[in-house]
Amino acid sequence: MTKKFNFDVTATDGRARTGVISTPRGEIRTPAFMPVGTAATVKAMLPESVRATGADILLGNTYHLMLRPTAERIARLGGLHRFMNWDRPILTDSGGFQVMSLAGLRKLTEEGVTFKSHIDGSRHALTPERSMEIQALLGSDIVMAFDECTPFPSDEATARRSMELSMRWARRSREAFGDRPGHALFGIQQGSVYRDQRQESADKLREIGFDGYAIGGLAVGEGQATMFEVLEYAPAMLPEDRPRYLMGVGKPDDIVGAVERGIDMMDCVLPSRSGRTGQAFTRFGVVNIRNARHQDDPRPLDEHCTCPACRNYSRAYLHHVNRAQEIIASMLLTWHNLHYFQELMQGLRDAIAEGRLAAFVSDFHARRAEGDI
Ligand SMILES: O=c1[nH]cnc2c(CCNCC3CCCCC3)c3[nH]c(NCc4cccs4)nc3cc12
Repeated sequence: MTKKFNFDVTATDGRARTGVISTPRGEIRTPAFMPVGTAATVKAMLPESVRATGADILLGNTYHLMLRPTAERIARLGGLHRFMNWDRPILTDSGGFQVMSLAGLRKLTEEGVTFKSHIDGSRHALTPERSMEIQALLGSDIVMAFDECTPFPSDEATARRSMELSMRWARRSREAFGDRPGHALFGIQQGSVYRDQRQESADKLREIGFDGYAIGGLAVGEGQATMFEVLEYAPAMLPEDRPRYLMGVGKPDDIVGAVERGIDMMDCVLPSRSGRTGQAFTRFGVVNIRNARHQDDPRPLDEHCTCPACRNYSRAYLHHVNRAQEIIASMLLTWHNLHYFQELMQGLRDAIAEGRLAAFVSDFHARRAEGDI
């Protein structure tokens, strides 16, 4: 096993790349989709099942874990990998994004953010330094800088103030992270939808120096067309020999479009969260299993799919257990969706390696009906 953190691009097709991120805890095949393990669990899944879907890396959640059971307790118990029985790479977010969307009574200053826990109302502070400390206590392999996700829409002046704050926090994150061989620190580009600000942010991050670079401030309501407009230029502003991580993306067609534009890593709650609501992603589009039309259907969700839900159960059964709110409903649809997302990533990696990404993408779009099927 390598003791270092490395990224090797093994093939390109247009702006798309496929490669491998080597870490002391294992390799990550890119482009990679990272399932979200919010409170030290990928909901409704055992770790070995998550691995069976093809995931090489999971996301851990600083905001939830710092509140409960606390990072110090997880450290005392041997770190997050041991705690949640996942011995492969973990990327943890900085906590900043979720404070803004989940916590109460937030106060944002140059120092950082103070807030009230949504669990018990206790008061907490997150700063770049505290975020680095928490992520180190958790033992994550890839640490995210503490940033502010600029809301959308923001006027140019607001976006600039936000980006410049995030860049000052990026430098403080870098300094607090220190030198931790085998661990990586990723910076996060901001600048909203303003090309000059995206360039300034990228230049600042490059000057500070990171092991990987995330594109933040997208998938926050701007819509796919606007997101793709920014992705026409933003990835190339970042060092090409380092992983590029598009945060919070996304639906399958968002993922395909992002990979075509040079993105290597993505995370999204969609496959797991929508699985729990009865939404199944298939190569033909989305199946809402709660719909009455499935109640007598003996066919699997997707006859081409090899996941346990599609191999062993009918749509009628999945409809029934979902309507009855049985726990197995969440298990089977989550497993299916994560399997589908990982199969999509494998298809993209193979297509890029074989120089046939354009054909893969047109086939991907041709198969999919709009709306529910
Ligand atoms: O600039 C950003 N900085 C930091 N984080 C961002 C995130 C969170 C990424 N997933 C974290 C996970 C950590 C573990 C728990 C789950 C999240 C984003 N998510 C989205 N869109 C998806 C969105 C999700 C919710 C509202 S928009 N845009 C994002 C932009 C930023």
